[in-house]
Amino acid sequence: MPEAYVLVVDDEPDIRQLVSEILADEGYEVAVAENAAMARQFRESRTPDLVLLDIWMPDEDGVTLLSDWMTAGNVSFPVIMMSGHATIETAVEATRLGAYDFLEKPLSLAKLLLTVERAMEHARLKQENTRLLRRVEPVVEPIGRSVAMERLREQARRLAQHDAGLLLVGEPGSGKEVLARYIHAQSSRRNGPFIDVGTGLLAHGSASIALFGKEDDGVVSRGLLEQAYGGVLFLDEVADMDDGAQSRLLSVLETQSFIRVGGTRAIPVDFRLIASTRKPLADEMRAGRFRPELFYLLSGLTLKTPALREHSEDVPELLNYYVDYFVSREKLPFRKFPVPVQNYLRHYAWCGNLRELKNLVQRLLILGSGTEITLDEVKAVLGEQPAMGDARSRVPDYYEMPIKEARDSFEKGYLEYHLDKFGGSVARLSNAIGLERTHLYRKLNALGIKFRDKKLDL
Ligand SMILES: Nc1ncnc2c1ncn2[C@@H]1O[C@H](COP(=O)(O)OP(=O)(O)OP(=O)(O)O)[C@@H](O)[C@H]1O
Repeated sequence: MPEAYVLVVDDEPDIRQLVSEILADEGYEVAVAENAAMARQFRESRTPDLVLLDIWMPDEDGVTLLSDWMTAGNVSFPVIMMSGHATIETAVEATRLGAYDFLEKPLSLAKLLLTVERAMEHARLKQENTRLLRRVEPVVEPIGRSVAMERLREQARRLAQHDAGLLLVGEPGSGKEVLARYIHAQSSRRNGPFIDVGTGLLAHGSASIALFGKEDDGVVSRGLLEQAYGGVLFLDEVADMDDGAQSRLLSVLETQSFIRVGGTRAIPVDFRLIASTRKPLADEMRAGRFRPELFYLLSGLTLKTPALREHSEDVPELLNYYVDYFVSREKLPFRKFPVPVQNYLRHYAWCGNLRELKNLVQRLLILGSGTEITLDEVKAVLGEQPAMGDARSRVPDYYEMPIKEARDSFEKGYLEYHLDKFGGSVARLSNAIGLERTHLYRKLNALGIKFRDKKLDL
């Protein structure tokens, strides 16, 4: 761990020297400032882990400096006030402003060290608490400290300032939808809705009502395009749209309006379009499967989500994130990934990207026992899938089975994968994979797959 960095602010040279020597002996890194102006400069150039602040100083007193820091916000470090002749009121005022504690001069060195240690521990617990709270929330911003993820978030924040259509390209499960939501949350449309439209829906003729709404004898029901007014319309997997759906979408984008089913009046749209694709759209266009006009409208601004194997240094952080996530949200027992297991997983191919990692953690917490997760367990749950180098040289396990079992095994994996992708919704799954809903229910039951359904879960 890096040494904690303490800033000592006092106008008396003897106190500065004494306190800094004692703290340095204890292993702290210390900087000293002789007045408030210097303290401000130090704080600007590097945030301290703790500040010892004298109350009485000739130019500007410590309470004023503390008050300024607190008003500006973002004071992540504890502040311990020191004074030889402060009144009770001053001490109370400093505590009210947010000082951690108060030390009287002449300083007792034992008390000084104890108070500093306690303050550091308090700050550490506070940070840990904030970190845990952040982790239990659903993913609201792409996680990962790698250069690739830093760059992605930075580009996303920049693109959030524009209103032009945006195309997110990336492998399945690499976080395109999370990124789209992040961009929405950073944009001026953040208070507007985020409407997620599976393209399976667009391809489905009977879903026009869901998309465009309906007018019947003066009774109006608003479709998703209208619901997206003032916000973002997210089109998942645009490359999967059939020609009819492409032409409907193109017409909406070109005219910036549409007509409700059964209606006659053009209704204006106002949304930012964010589309996602796992297939290179240019290839789809060249192959004649994607309309060039739509391609040019969609691909003006493009952002790529990296595959997990391209930022594998984030794997340990993601594993820990999802352990905390499932422990707190699903009350699963806590288990830990020892470093050798983390290292193994850093070199794993992650064909299903973040979705695969999340599922792996969940399964290990459900299936396993014991605080430490072992390498053998991980390999068993991964089905001994290949590590990065030999990804193509292996065939799936079901290749070795009789054809009926192989088909069931494939269908089960395939349906579970897509069901998870659509949050367990059979309606969306049916649209996306083009299997009629009644038939799909039968299949899910026959394969013993659990599902949920909603009335209009598009
Ligand atoms: N940066 C991230 N950190 C942690 N989890 C993430 C991150 N990005 C996405 N996830 C999680 O990974 C899963 C897949 O993410 P998401 O649905 O955004 O991917 P996608 O690329 O849109 O997938 P698909 O193309 O299959 O629809 C989700 O459970 C999501 O919460």
